[in-house]
Amino acid sequence: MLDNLPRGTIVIEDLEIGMFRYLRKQVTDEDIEMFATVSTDRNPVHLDDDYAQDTIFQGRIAHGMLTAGLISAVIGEQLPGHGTVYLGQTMKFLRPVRPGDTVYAEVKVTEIDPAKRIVKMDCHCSVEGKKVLIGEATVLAPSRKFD
Ligand SMILES: C[C@@H](O)CC(=O)SCCNC(=O)CCNC(=O)[C@H](O)C(C)(C)COP(=O)(O)OP(=O)(O)OC[C@H]1O[C@@H](n2cnc3c(N)ncnc32)[C@H](O)[C@@H]1OP(=O)(O)O
Repeated sequence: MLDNLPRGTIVIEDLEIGMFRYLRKQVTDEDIEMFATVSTDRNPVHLDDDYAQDTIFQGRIAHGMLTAGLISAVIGEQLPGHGTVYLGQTMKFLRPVRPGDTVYAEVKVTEIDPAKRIVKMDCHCSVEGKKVLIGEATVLAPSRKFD
């Protein structure tokens, strides 16, 4: 029995189709530098102004997986929240995220398999109302009846 659930966690028994949660976060130069360090992805399109100026983006952009990390944060902190296990994630990067952009990341429940505790969720991130990332997450949700 999991009776000490952190606030914000929504167990499988309480999840409903259509539930959604979101966060907003500004992506800073420091975030991009830290992500490059942690991931070891030092692609100059993220880090080098001169290099990035000569690309299709005409300036530095954030790592796609940094933006995707905001989806993970919504899932791990809010929906379903603490105790969730990621099983899969599809994603398409539609537009670049630039340093200083504020990203809105949202996940919405689309399918629930209570027997398997598997939940599917549509995910997207947007900047100034324009989608920069779309995808689908598959997760194992926490339960009141912990086995
Ligand atoms: C590895 C890391 O270090 C690098 C990174 O993390 S880079 C950061 C993450 N990626 C991005 O930020 C890229 C965001 N996407 C874009 O900016 C644009 O999609 C684009 C510039 C890459 C392309 O845009 P555009 O020139 O406008 O192209 P179209 O929309 O006209 O599409 C042309 C064809 O490509 C297909 N396509 C476009 N985007 C995607 C996608 N995300 N996934 C799959 N396919 C894509 C599109 O369908 C078109 O195909 P068609 O057969 O011609 O219809």
